[in-house]
Amino acid sequence: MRIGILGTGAIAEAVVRGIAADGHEITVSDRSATRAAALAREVAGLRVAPNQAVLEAADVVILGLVAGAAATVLPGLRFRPGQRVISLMAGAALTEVAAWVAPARAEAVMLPYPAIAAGGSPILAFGDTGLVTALFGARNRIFALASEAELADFLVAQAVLSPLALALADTAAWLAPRVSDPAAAEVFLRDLVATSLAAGPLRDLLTALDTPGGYNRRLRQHMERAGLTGDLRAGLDDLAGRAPPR
Ligand SMILES: NC(=O)C1=CN([C@@H]2O[C@H](COP(=O)(O)OP(=O)(O)OC[C@H]3O[C@@H](n4cnc5c(N)ncnc54)[C@H](OP(=O)(O)O)[C@@H]3O)[C@@H](O)[C@H]2O)C=CC1
Ligand SMILES: O=C(O)[C@@H]1CCC=N1
Repeated sequence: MRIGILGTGAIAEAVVRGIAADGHEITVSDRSATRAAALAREVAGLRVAPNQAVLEAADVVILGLVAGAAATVLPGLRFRPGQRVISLMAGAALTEVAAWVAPARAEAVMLPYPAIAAGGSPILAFGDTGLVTALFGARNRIFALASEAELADFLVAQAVLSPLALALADTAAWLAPRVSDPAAAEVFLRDLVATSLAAGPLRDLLTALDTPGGYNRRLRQHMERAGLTGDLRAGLDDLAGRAPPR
């Protein structure tokens, strides 16, 4: 396929890497010049061009802008009938994207994660998810959602990833200076969490980690007493009650 990417940011880079070996003709916008140039060096045949030239060279357009920029940038560009658009933008409804890219067809909103670069990532998708599945389904798991409301709730819930990653980074920083191989601290913790979460349901894991007097149980109870679970719920409710900033 001839694929154009508008907004060559962090997630667009991961998406490009995830399909780099699939034989597509990829053009990315020149705005994040350093990142775009690095992709051009590493991905065979990838071209870098101004926004409008990206659209001229593409039948499938992937939007990797932040929604606030998209609202001003996209209406000034010329999309064409028959172009198929996938938006990566959290906080821009599919109907809104459809208005910005007309007369092209806004097919789906897709929320990928940095892990899409290597494959094996979950992907949230809403709309007509056929194109998303064709491009990314072989290497990743697509979670097709039934409505914008469902997408909005998943968007709130997925935000737990960043505080979880921060808790792990803080723990690795606590461990590293105490041990003989500091580099092993973060690698161990990432492995521990990734394999434990992949093994099965969270409730089973929590039960297995509930050894009386055990380290896991004592730290969990400390965090519960400190208000962690209440804070988390309040944070989720707060996100759910506010529109993202534009
Ligand atoms: N990061 C993530 O894990 C995920 C992000 N998303 C969504 O992807 C989108 C981008 O996020 P992220 O990659 O993190 O953000 P970045 O800030 O890394 O990327 C935004 C990109 O948009 C570019 N840009 C800004 N203005 C223009 C313009 N006028 N023309 C062309 N490009 C422009 C920026 O270029 P410049 O640097 O030159 O300003 C930058 O390359 C957001 O909508 C976010 O919700 C979705 C899922 C996951
Ligand atoms: O706003 C978000 O949470 C999306 C997904 C990760 C980064 N951006």
